[in-house]
Amino acid sequence: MRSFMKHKLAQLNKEERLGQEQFLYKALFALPEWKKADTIAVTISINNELNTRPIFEKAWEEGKTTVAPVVGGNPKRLSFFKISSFNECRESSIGLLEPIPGEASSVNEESLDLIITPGLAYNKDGYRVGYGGGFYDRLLKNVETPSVSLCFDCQLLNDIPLENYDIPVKILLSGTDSREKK
Ligand SMILES: Nc1nc2c(c(=O)[nH]1)N(C=O)[C@@H](CNc1ccc(C(=O)N[C@@H](CCC(=O)O)C(=O)O)cc1)CN2
Ligand SMILES: Nc1ncnc2c1ncn2[C@@H]1O[C@H](COP(=O)(O)OP(=O)(O)OP(=O)(O)O)[C@@H](O)[C@H]1O
Repeated sequence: MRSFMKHKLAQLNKEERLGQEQFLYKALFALPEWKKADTIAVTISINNELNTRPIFEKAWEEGKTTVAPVVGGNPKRLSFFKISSFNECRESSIGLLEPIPGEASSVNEESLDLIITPGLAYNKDGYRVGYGGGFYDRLLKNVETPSVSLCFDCQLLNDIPLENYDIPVKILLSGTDSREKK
């Protein structure tokens, strides 16, 4: 399913992608959970992921603090570091963009007010198939923080494999809504 979905994301045409992204950003910025949040966790998108740069930029404009994850440790887990510009990031050994720990300060999980959760496939209840690290399932299990995912309509499926440790996101915004409301 992961490779199928990566392939589908690669095929999304540019206009369709940009249209859905614009809709999803607007929906995100209108959420009470966004408005209330001072500190927001966001991944820095790569390849065919939904472009998260406008989310960082809006947060900076609104004076919010943004933190991005770094994968590290043994066993591997996510740590979050404050960034106020993309210059504070570098490409990791596996090709992710991550804050440079020496330049950015770390923030503990309890300080997050909103967790924007990445994923490859979703069902309408907010259950996700992620990239297989299990990082977000473990993070969401530990905190009460609201979680939100933004997904293109092709990522919303009727049937996804569920495991008993899977934690759904609180709010799932999908590009499909943008079609219905147009
Ligand atoms: N842009 C972006 N950043 C992100 C995520 C994401 O989905 N998108 N993540 C979403 O969760 C986290 C990283 N997720 C990861 C998920 C799996 C593996 C993993 O399986 N790594 C293998 C090696 C893989 C390889 O060599 O390509 C390993 O470490 O053994 C690593 C990171 C945090 N940063
Ligand atoms: N709460 C947990 N405690 C321990 N291990 C967990 C937990 N949640 C998930 N895992 C482990 O993480 C691995 C990956 O899980 P899964 O395939 O559901 O990842 P994912 O949902 O794609 O990743 P992510 O949550 O990072 O987006 C599995 O081997 C699973 O056993």
